[in-house]
Amino acid sequence: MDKLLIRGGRKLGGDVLISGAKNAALPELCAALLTDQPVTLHNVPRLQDVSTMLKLIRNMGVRAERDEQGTVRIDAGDLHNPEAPYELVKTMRASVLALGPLIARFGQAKVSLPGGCAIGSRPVDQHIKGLQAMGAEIVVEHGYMIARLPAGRTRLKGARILTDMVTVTGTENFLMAAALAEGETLLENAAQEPEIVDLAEMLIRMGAKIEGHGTGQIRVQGVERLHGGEHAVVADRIEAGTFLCAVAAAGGDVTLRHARLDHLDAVVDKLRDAGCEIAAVEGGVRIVSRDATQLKAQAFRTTEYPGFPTDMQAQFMALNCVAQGSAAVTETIFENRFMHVNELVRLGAGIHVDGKVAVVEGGAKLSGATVMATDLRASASLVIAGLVADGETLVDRIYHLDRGYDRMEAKLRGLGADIERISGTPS
Ligand SMILES: CC(=O)N[C@H]1[C@@H](OP(=O)(O)OP(=O)(O)OC[C@H]2O[C@@H](n3ccc(=O)[nH]c3=O)[C@H](O)[C@@H]2O)O[C@H](CO)[C@@H](O)[C@@H]1O
Ligand SMILES: C=C(OP(=O)(O)O)C(=O)O
Repeated sequence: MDKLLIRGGRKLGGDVLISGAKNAALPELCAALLTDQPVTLHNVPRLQDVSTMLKLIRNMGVRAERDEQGTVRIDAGDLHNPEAPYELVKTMRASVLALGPLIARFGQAKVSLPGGCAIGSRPVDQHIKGLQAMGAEIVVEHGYMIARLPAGRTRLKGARILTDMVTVTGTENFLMAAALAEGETLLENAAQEPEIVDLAEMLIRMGAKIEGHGTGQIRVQGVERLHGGEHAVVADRIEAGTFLCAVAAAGGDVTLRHARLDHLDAVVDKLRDAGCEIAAVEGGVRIVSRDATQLKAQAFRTTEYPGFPTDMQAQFMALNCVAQGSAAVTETIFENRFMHVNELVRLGAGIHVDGKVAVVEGGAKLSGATVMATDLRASASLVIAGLVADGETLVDRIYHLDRGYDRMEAKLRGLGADIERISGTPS
């Protein structure tokens, strides 16, 4: 298992290129299953999750090639095995995104239930309920969702879908399914994340008829077939937010190339309130921060977009640990997303958790230690803490980090951080 060794105390400076978003690239790779024509995706990040998704679709009989520039060419013309097996699904929840496209194009799908993960139980009941409303018959047997259309039907039918909560991948599954359904689908309580908008724009390029993406109500007029197309994955707002928190904590002056300030409002507002200077510059976003001891810890509450993203909670918490003052961090999306707290405490942070609220007593002098990554964003928070901690921090189990960050240590090294990957035996 690889580890990251960080020697803290360096300020960061220079330019860093923000990659395409994991949470847009994954549904967009699945959207390519909706057509028998070639689809080209540019700006696809180099991540373990993307490799897993490519493996998953190749296993279905899809041709998918990735080049060094981040372009992936997908041809699902010969897809003959509409199935997502457990061995591939277990490492990546986003595999559930294969369900909507497969049932929409082939009238059948067999997708393993993703199961729980470190941050919560993460059920998929809403996905199943919504696709059933569109006419799919879905049974759960032996750990698989087995979906088919009733005898005599060749297409899903449009429906009004009102989910019990806002669900990002749920909305994406419905969007993709509705694109090929017969008639109109109305998605109420739809997720509004930039990744949903990016997926909708890709589908529209492929011939889908979609309105209202980016709002809570999306209307889709189904079409009989979609054609191939070309699309560039939107910049990763969570990777950008992670670098913003890293610079805020370590201090420095960094420009994030390709980052979109308009996708980061909630995080940027808090960073500005903390005392950082952040501005849109040509082709990106610039942050200037003296160092965390000059900043004020910020209270926040995670909510759906455009609120403060749960995927930024751990990284901002690391910053709060070394900023001045105390701040309450409330996690409302996932029931178990404070796994980083104990590891931050091992580095010297003062944090007390009570249910959904973690109260951070700022002003900690962190000192390096060996810590364990427990999930993707927890790993990033430990890297940020390591950048400001005194001495050496060794972050273990970084396969979590590799799932969703594109060469993070190389990017940080390019900004002047003292960080290296120590390769271990395969996990
Ligand atoms: C690949 C991807 O895009 N992942 C993102 C997506 O995950 P994902 O789409 O899995 O998260 P959801 O938006 O669906 O989850 C929101 C909440 O709804 C619950 N829920 C969801 C669906 C369902 O059928 N039943 C149910 O109870 C979940 O357990 C959670 O408490 O959005 C999350 C919330 O912004 C992010 O943290 C993830 O990075
Ligand atoms: C929770 C996350 O991703 P996933 O839904 O892929 O587990 C994340 O990106 O922080």
